[in-house]
This record gives sequence, C-alpha cells and structure tokens, in this order.
Amino acid sequence: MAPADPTRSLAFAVLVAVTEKRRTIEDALDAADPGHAAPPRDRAAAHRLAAAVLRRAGTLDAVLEPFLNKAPPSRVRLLLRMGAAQLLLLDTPPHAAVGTVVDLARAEGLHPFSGLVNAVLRRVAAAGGAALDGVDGARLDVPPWLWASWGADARRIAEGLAREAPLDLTLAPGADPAAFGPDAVPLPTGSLRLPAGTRVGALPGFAEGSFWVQDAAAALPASLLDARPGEKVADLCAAPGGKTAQLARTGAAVWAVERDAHRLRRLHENLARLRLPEVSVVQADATGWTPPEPLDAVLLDAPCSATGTARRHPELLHLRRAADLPALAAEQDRLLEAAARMLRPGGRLVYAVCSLQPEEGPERAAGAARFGLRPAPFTPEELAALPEALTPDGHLRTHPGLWADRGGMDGFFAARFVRN
Ligand SMILES: C[S@@+](CC[C@H](N)C(=O)[O-])C[C@H]1O[C@@H](n2cnc3c(N)ncnc32)[C@H](O)[C@@H]1O
Repeated sequence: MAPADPTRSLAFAVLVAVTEKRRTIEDALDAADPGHAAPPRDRAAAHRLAAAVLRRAGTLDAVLEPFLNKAPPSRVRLLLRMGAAQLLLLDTPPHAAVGTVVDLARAEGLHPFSGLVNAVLRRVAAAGGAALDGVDGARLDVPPWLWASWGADARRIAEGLAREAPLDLTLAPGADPAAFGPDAVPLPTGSLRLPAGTRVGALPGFAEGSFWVQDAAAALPASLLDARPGEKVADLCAAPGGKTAQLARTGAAVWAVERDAHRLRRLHENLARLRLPEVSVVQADATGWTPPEPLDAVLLDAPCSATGTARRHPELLHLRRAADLPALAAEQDRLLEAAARMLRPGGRLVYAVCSLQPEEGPERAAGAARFGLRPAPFTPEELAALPEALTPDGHLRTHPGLWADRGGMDGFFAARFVRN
C-alpha cells in the first residue's frame, strides 16, 4: 500500500476535526500536528487545502452529485471534496490529486470506498473546469440562515467569501512600503496589501517590528477612535493586539484589557516585537475592570460570531449557528455598559465587531442610549477613502464584497458614541 501523502493526511485530519468535533482549522492543525513537527510548507499546504474544501463545500458537493448514486459516508465525502478541490480550485495535476486521495482512502481504513473515490475523481478530472458550469457557488457555499441574514448584500458577500484573502499589513511609522517588493500594493485606507499565500515570517522587518498583520477593514475602528497624544485610552478585548498597536502609536496612554491568559501571551509577544512596552497590559474581564481614572476614549472590539472573517476562517460558516447570537449580543451589551462607565463625560467610544450579523452590529448600537451613550456618527470626510462603508446611520460597515477588484476585505461593523 502506498503511504499517504503527509500534506493530504494533515488536511484530512483537520477536516475530520472541524466537521466532527467542531474545532477551528487552527486548533485542528495544532492537534493533528503537535509542536509544529510538519515542515512549514506542508502545514501551509494542508491549511490551504482544508480551507478550500470548507470555503467551497456547497460547490464541491454540487460538482460531485451527478457522479454519485447515493450519499457516501461523511468521511468519504470529505475525501471526494478534497480531490475535487485540488482538481477544480487549486490547479493540482490530475494524477497527483486523484492518486493521493485514493491512497489516503486506503490509509484511513476506507478501502471499500477507494474504487468509488478513484472512479468519481477521474470523472471530475475528465470534466475539468466545465464541471463548475451552471453551479451557483455563491448560493451553495453559504448556509441559508447566513445568506438570509445578509439581506441585499448576500450575493456580493458570498462572492467575496469564495476568494482567498490577501495578506494585509499595517506598517510601523518609518517602514518603507517599497521594501515589501513589487507585489505589495498600498491601499487607500493606509494598509499595505500582499498576495494571498504570502508567508509572514519571510517578509522583511518582521523581527524588527516594522509591521503587523491586520486586515484593511480591521485597521479602521482604531483609526476612527482618533486617539491623541496624552489622552487616556482603553483597548478592551485587546489580544492579539493589532488595535492596541495602532492606539499606542498615537502617543495616547493605553490600557490593553484582555481576559484570556493564552491570548494575553500573544499580546505581550506582539507588543514586545513592535517595541511598544509603554502599553499597560491588564488581565481582566473588561466587564469588571475599572480604570485608575476616567478615560478620554475607549475602543471596544467585542467578542462576536466573527462571520466577517470567514474568508480567513471558512470553517466559521459551518460552525456558527443562529442560536449562538443571543448570548453573544448579551455579552456585547454587558461590555458596552462597562465601557460607558469607564469614560469621562464627553469621552468617546468606538464599538466594533468583526461580524456581518445585524444582531451584533446595528441592533447593539441602537440600544446603546440606555448606557448613557449618544451617537456620534462617522462623517463622509473620515471615510473619504472608503465611502461605500458609511451607512445612512453614520456607522462603518465593511464586507468581503467591497473592493472586489482589489481583493475584498473582512466584514466589520463599528459605531461611535459620546458619553453623556
Ligand atoms: C475580537 S478579539 C479582539 C481582537 C483584538 N482587538 C485585535 O485587534 O487584535 C476578542 C478578544 O476579546 C477577548 N475577550 C472576550 N470577552 C472578554 C471580556 N469580557 N473581557 C476581556 N476580554 C475579553 C477574547 O479573549 C479575545 O481575545
């Protein structure tokens, strides 16, 4: 029996853990490859393959359907999706895509199905790109409850989610965009964009702290807080620290508040790499934390369903449920109330979530008045670089369908308030 290819084995283990144990891709990779024993290239390839299967699962099933007489067992379906994804989405040569998945079927104890896997994938390979003709991938790849929740933007969002996300960087002051090579594109909002699949560790200036990784949309809420030198500012729910770094660069005195010890370590590491030791890092539940004195401004980047990041974390499309939202909304309200208490009268709050769900964005903002917060809408001047993200209520709303010709962006909602 041919040994299974390590990249495909790893990808399969990840897919099994995501679909059967409801793990994230990252957690599943860590469990399947403890201590990062696999070469970084294999790990990255496994991640890319698993992500492609999860991102386009509906499309892949529609392609496979005509070649199946009856529904295969779930693990066999995963193998078939892996094969079809390599053939149709990742440009893997047919002999490699089919042969490795057939070997994997045997290695995983699915011998009785290796003939079926071989026959179906050969037919998909023979059909080639034409297998995708007439398949409404945008509609099929998104669970119906999410599609319905995105209203008129659903199709554009789904089309954005179908593409791999580029790598966006926020540069430290003085870092030279030209050092990142000819493929690096400066974006109108200030981020620097590199092609999908760029390896972060290989970029110049990583160890020296010349940049941090942050989607172009994720960089907006902290800039919109407009913190100024000498102001006292809190970053609530701070790890891994992208927004803390932005705030610290303004010259404001920053408290970064994070509850989770493991994520706090990453925050410390990032701040050390970026040479931002002056940030006061606090391990605390933000709902119970009181600043030493009333604050001028607070950024609340609340925990959320994170559906806006599904380009980078396509498993979220499968893991999230509508039933998750009420508990998240209740926690977001508790955090909003706590944030309001931290502010001096006239102090500013930016509430942000990386969610596309109305329950976590506009519906939370609409109820903020009961915490003594009045709206301070963003202005067209502030969003001159991205006017399509300004809503009629003066909120920020980005989604993966925006900037389609430039590679899209994550979905974010942000609203600004002033404390009464
Ligand atoms: C959306 S992430 C924050 C991303 C971060 N602001 C950044 O830009 O890098 C949410 C974070 O909030 C933390 N968190 C969730 N609930 C919290 C609470 N009640 N108090 C403090 N931190 C909390 C989570 O551990 C997680 O690290």
